[in-house]
Order: sequence, then structure tokens, then C-alpha cells
Amino acid sequence: MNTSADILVLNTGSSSVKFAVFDAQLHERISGVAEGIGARGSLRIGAQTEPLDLPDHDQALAAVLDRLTQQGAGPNSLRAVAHRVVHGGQALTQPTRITPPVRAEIRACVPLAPLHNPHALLAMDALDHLAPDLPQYASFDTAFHATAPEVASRYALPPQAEALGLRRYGFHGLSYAALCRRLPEISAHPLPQRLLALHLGNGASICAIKDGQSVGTTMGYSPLEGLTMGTRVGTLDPNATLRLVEEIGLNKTKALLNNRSGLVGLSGGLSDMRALEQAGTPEAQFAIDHFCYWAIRHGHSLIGAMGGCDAIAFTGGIGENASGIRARILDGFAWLGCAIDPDRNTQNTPCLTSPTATPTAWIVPAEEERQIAMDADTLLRGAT
Ligand SMILES: Nc1ncnc2c1ncn2[C@@H]1O[C@H](COP(=O)(O)OP(=O)(O)O)[C@@H](O)[C@H]1O
Ligand SMILES: CC(=O)OP(=O)(O)O
Ligand SMILES: [Mg+2]
Repeated sequence: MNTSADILVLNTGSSSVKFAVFDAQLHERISGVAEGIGARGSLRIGAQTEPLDLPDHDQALAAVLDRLTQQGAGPNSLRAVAHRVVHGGQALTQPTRITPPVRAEIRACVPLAPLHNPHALLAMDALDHLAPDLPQYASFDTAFHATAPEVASRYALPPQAEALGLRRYGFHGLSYAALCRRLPEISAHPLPQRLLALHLGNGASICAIKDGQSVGTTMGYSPLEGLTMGTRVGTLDPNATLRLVEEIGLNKTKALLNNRSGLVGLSGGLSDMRALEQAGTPEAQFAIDHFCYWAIRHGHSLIGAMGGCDAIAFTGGIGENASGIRARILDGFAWLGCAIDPDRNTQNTPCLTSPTATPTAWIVPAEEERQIAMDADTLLRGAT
């Protein structure tokens, strides 16, 4: 009989599989990431990184499970596996055990999150095959935004389009939920009433969080809308999309907007912020300018939705590490009184301003995996 208390969390992204194993007390035992899927990638587990050919998600997941098995955390020695699912649609707004109807709903949302949901389903199938009795759970990126007001969630479309599910769902909700949990611990103060949270990674979004709840966010029907991203276009006039479909067809338009736009499109091939900062070409500089400019513009729109701003928080790979990008974005909010402390910023200290400034600014490490483990643990406790 399997008596393990470990929960494996899989955060299957567009080009990476992040993973972590938590014990019964939810201490993180193992963590790592397989990244660069689709090319010559790498697999990091703990402090060790190995270069590895990762042609697709199937092989990336197989490599992850193989290394976990070597460390005594393979599929047959777990209490449960819990997945990040980016799109849960209107039906899936709470963490849940994965049953056949839940899986069907996640599958129905594939067209809405084509870079994410298919890979999460693939991981569920693989785990089912390897360990059929292992309970599987899902937490949804869309769930945090389910409380946003109707005026923020609806597009100005007639009812028949709304009936197709064309709504603003919003994403990165697991990251925002974790941020709401962590910021009071980091700042030693209650969660600010009006918080502008910026999740800046390969995918990027901003969320207006009022009294701990999402009241608006930049991503919409799919994770394509809003900010300029690593490979995604962000907000685009729908007539421009229609023109592209006429010119190059549906499939090429999808690939163009999801995989070949944003930073990679503007810079002539670089989606990674570190690489862009090092490139020093005018195209790379323009891509960075575009990223910061639109973060500032969208951020102000969300401050409008909250009626002001008490604090700004950065999370995600860029938000946590790229001090130059943070400085440029915060400069756009200087007129509000947000005075960045340059030394604190370059040292990546949690508080980026004086702690008594208004608004304050913070770095909060993204804890999507822990959030997912906590959700699964709560469901497991309820089940026993
Ligand atoms: N030290 C750094 N300076 C600048 N950018 C960084 C740094 N570390 C990570 N990044 C950037 O963070 C982004 C990846 O963020 P991450 O949150 O891991 O993405 P995702 O989860 O969407 O794959 C990349 O653009 C990467 O270059
Ligand atoms: C929803 C989304 O864009 O996720 P990621 O940033 O992991 O690509
Ligand atoms: Mg991410």
C-alpha cells in the first residue's frame, strides 16, 4: 500500500514544466523546471541543471518523472498530483479533483488557452497511465477573477456572443492568490486595500486587487490580451486580426499572434528579457520600451478601476529579477508619489520604496506551486 504523504505539483506552461514536491506539512522537498521545450532545453532539479534535448512536452514530462523517480518521488510513491490548469472557463472556478467530466470541461477550454491547456491534459493522461489509482487535482488560473464585477468581465458584445463564452476570464490567478497570501507576511502589514499586482513573466498581466479580490485584469478571453508579452501580441484591434486572417489564413494568424509577436516579434527573435537586455540592438531596446510603456498604460487603467492605489507589487521572472524594468515601470507611477529607492531596487529587496511611502512597492516571489499544493491538500483533508 502507498503510504506516502507527498504531493507532486505540475505547472505545465507554454515552454516549460515547473514542478515541486511537498510533504505532509507542505514543506517543499524538491523543486525544479524543464525549460526550453521545443528546442535544446535544460532540466533543473534542486541546484543541479543538465542540458537536455526537449523536443516536446511529452518528453519533457517523461524526463521530469524519471528524475523524480530517482529521488524517490515517482508517480507510484505519491499521495496525489496537482496540476495548474490555465483555463477553467465559466464552470471551473474552484480547485477540484479531476474526474472525467472535469477533464472534458478542461478539454472544452483548449481553444481558449491553446498554449497551456493541451499540455496540462497531456500530463493528466500520462499520470493516469503510469499510476491509475493516484488522485489528481486541478487549480485554475481563471478562478481568482471569478469575483470581478460583470462590467469588467463582459465584452461589449450582444447576448449571442456572450453565450459562446466570449468573456474576460483573466489569468495568472494562482500567482495573484499566492501574492495576496505572501505580501502581508513579507510586509508585516495587512494586505493593502487597493493593490496593483504585476505578474511579469513570459506571459504577463496586471491585476487590480481591491480588498483581496480581483476587480479587473489585463488578460481577457484568452491569455493573449493586455500587455506586450514574450511571444504574445497583447491587445490588438480585432479588425487587425480579421485582416490577418484574410491575408494569411486562420492557422498562420493564430501562430503569429501567440508565438511570433510581442517581444520576439518586435526584437527580431528574442523573447527572453535577459537576452533582450544584453542584446543592445535598437530593435531589442524598442521591444523593452514597448513592454514598459504598455505596462504603465494598462496599470493606470486598472488604478482607475480601483479608484486609487495603496501599493504596487511585482512578481514573475521579470518582476522579481529585472530591476531596470521595474525602475522604468515605477517611474511611470512617480506622479502618484511612488518613489523607488534605487539601491533597494538594484538589490532586489522585498520593499522597493520607503516602507511608509504611498504607494509602497514590493517584490513578491511567485508561489504558484505552493498555492496549488495548498488547494490539493485542503481537498484531500476534506476527503478523509
Ligand atoms: N535576472 C533577470 N533579469 C531579467 N529578466 C529575467 C531575469 N530572470 C528571469 N528573467 C525573465 O523572466 C522571464 C521568465 O519568467 P517566468 O515567470 O519564469 O516565465 P513563465 O512562467 O511564463 O515561463 C524571461 O523573460 C526571463 O528572461
Ligand atoms: C496564463 C499565462 O500566460 O501563463 P504563463 O505566464 O505561465 O505563460
Ligand atoms: Mg508562468
